[in-house]
Amino acid sequence: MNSQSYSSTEQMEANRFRGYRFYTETIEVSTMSALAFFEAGQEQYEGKRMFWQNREKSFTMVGLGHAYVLTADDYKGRFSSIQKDWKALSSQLVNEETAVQPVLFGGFSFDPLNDQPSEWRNFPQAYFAVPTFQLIIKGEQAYVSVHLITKQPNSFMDFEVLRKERDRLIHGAQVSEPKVYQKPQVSEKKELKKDEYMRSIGKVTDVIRAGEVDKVVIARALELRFKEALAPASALYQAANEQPESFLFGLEAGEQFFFGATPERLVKVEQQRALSTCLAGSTPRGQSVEQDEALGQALLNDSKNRSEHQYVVQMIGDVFEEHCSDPRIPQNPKLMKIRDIQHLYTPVEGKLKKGSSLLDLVEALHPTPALGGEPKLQALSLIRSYEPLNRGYYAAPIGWIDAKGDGEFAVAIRSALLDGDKAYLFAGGGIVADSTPEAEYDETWVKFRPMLRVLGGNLHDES
Ligand SMILES: C=C(O[C@@H]1C=C(C(=O)O)C=C[C@H]1O)C(=O)O
Ligand SMILES: [Mg+2]
Repeated sequence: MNSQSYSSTEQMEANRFRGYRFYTETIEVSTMSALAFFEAGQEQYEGKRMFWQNREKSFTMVGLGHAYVLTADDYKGRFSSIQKDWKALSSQLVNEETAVQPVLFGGFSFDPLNDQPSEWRNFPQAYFAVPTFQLIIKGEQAYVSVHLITKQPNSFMDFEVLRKERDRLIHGAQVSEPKVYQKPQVSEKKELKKDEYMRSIGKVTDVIRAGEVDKVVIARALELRFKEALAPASALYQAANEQPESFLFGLEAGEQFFFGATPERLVKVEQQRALSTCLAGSTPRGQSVEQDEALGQALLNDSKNRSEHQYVVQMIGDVFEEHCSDPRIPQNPKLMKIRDIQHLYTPVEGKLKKGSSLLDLVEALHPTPALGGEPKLQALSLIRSYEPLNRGYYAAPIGWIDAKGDGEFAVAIRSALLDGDKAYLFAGGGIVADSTPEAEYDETWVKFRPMLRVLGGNLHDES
């Protein structure tokens, strides 16, 4: 193993995975559709599947089945508990693969202290899994790995069974007819607690104007009901078509499926290089080139949006100053233009200091003022008091980490929770001193658009 990521004190700590063996075998395969591989696992692994594709489309991961599940429910230690368990578990790796690493994929809830009624019945405060079958597509190359984590001393037979199953899955994915899914048919669309949402913005702006906090992000939810239950593969298919310029993620927990197409990176670490994204401040796309440019310029010059953005840059910058040497934080934001919306955008990078890790950065960053507020703890407590919602995994870190400690987490916005014939969609916005409930309400409709397109609900201006 890579000795750098395992400090000696941690190795001396009792390893709760002592006695386990972590077998892995990777083969290179002809590249295939990631979605077809996801579908090939439908019968055997439904409820235990994962999907990830980065924004650049240079890295795609599909997981089928659970070789091991790591969860955490305590509110304080969930990041470090996942980190410790993953280090301990991956130190039991029997053989070291070079082409790709075993990946732990999953996410955290937004706020474990939120005690409002929740639709997220299958999602613990942290929920991660090492897939039994892991497809990784990196550029032109595709790899399928089998993972077996067991206490049985002689698992040769088990592994043989898994190899056969792996070949069946690969074959299924490669020869299956590419599926074309129809858009789901929505029978009902409900705005949940709209009045409470509008009032909460009023209350939060009062607190901000009184000088108690600078920024608080307030969100709301829509509920869609479909004529027929919607398959996760169909949701991913629509998301890939409709939102090609975003991270795509999907996480099954039994019959519930959380998925989304988010433009926002929380943090990526690759060989000690750390990258994050400050994304806050929004305006719609224009109908014409001229209108689009005018809207973009107005966004760049708008003091309310610039202040929403600046709190994020300041905070992410501070975290990078602490955890990275040589942090680079540009002076001014650029525009990020995606299909339905334009945002103010500042990329931040640095070199991870010795002793700091990807999950340390996730913990330090989450939530940034793009989804929480400034100062963080006061903002979280105001969200708890005023926002009429349990965010579950919305706006929370979703992503992966490999056995060497590299990985990437996105901020799970532009997302929905699928639950049989229902879906819950979430969107929010950064409230600052000069926010108004009406403008924030309109902004959330723009942010609902990606998932409304995917799920077949009318966009607000079409309804
Ligand atoms: C809260 C959301 O998005 C965040 C809030 C933004 C804003 O208020 O301008 C912009 C980008 C995101 O960081 C969302 O999409 O639900
Ligand atoms: Mg905003």
